[in-house]
Amino acid sequence: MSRRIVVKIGSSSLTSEEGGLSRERVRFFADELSSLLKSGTQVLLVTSGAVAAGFRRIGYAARPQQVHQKQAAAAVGQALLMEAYQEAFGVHGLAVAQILLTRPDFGSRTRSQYAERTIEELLKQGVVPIINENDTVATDELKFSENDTLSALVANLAKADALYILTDIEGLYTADPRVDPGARRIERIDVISEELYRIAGGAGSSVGTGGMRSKIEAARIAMGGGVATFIGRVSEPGQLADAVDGRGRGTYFTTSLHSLPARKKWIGFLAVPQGKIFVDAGAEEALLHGGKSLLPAGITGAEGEFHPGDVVEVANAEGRTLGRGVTHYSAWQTVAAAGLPSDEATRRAGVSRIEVIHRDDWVTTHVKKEAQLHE
Ligand SMILES: Nc1ncnc2c1ncn2[C@@H]1O[C@H](COP(=O)(O)OP(=O)(O)O)[C@@H](O)[C@H]1O
Ligand SMILES: N[C@@H](CCC(=O)OP(=O)(O)O)C(=O)O
Repeated sequence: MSRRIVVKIGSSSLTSEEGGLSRERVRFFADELSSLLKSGTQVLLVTSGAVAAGFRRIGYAARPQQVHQKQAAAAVGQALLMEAYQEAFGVHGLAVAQILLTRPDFGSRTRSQYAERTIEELLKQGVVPIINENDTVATDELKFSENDTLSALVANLAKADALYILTDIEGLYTADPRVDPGARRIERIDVISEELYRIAGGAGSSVGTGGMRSKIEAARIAMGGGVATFIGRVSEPGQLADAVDGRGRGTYFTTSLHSLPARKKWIGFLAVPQGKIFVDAGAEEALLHGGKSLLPAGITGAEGEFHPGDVVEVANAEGRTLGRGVTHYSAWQTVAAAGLPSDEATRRAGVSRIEVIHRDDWVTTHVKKEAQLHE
């Protein structure tokens, strides 16, 4: 079977000095991706650049800051962005397709299945799927606000072998190199830890939005679904092939996980959680290390408006997220049963099942405090 990869190109890699879309950069990436395609690799492209491509055409002097202006600029720019890709891939005899997605599209099983099927068909026909956020309808809560998370969800959805997040810096450094000139590059990461989020700063350029933090979050989501991830820079011909061959200028995130079954992937990464359940230390141990179900006795509280069948997040006393699961209790039933022994809990909540979250419906997403870094 041929290798399938997702390549994400950030705004910082696609813009000229003045902040507009650089057609030359678009051509460069189309050339790099076409070489991979010709060697038999299946490629999905997640690209930013709509705002960059559109803000001048709409009449703004500089990249806008207000959300509705960004949305308007993206609406103008998305067509221009696609036109640029169409032309650049056309030189190689390749057709492109536009796919616009928002967060809830992944949370809905029907919508994500349609997206998955469309992508499969496009790849089968040798078309390059080009994906961006649907900025017009992406309100704050529904927004990725950067395309890093979007690319990780796409990689999970399309069951990709690897995700390549291309940016303006050669990977993750021990500190933000803009602030600390002594920062060293981390070559390989096997486990995402809280420490990584600490050393990662925000966006480096005026056009990028996520910075390193959102790229690490993307790596965590992709790795959780069994997708190896690379974060780094590709600026010269041949460097994308080098990155795919493991010789890239950047940081490699490895994963020993195999692709999760579709349902677990949905629970762990694709669904939008409808609330949060807080648990005590005993329940934390049972969920993380005991392979057990979550029972009312270990619950200390809940927030949000959730119903049986919804995905909820589970957090410990410090508020750290441990994982996600499908709840069999509604929010009020969870609160009514919290801390009680089984008989009394089911009676108070008016339910017959004792498990609030069954272990088969549980996915651990807990992030360790520290892990080894390979510099
Ligand atoms: N620890 C770190 N290592 C590397 N880069 C970092 C780190 N912390 C913050 N950054 C910044 O993240 C930037 C890349 O993110 P961003 O500007 O959002 O790019 P993109 O548009 O490609 O998504 C880099 O230019 C860099 O300045
Ligand atoms: N979706 C928008 C913004 C996305 C964005 O800036 O993302 P990123 O370059 O990943 O920080 C666009 O295409 O301009």
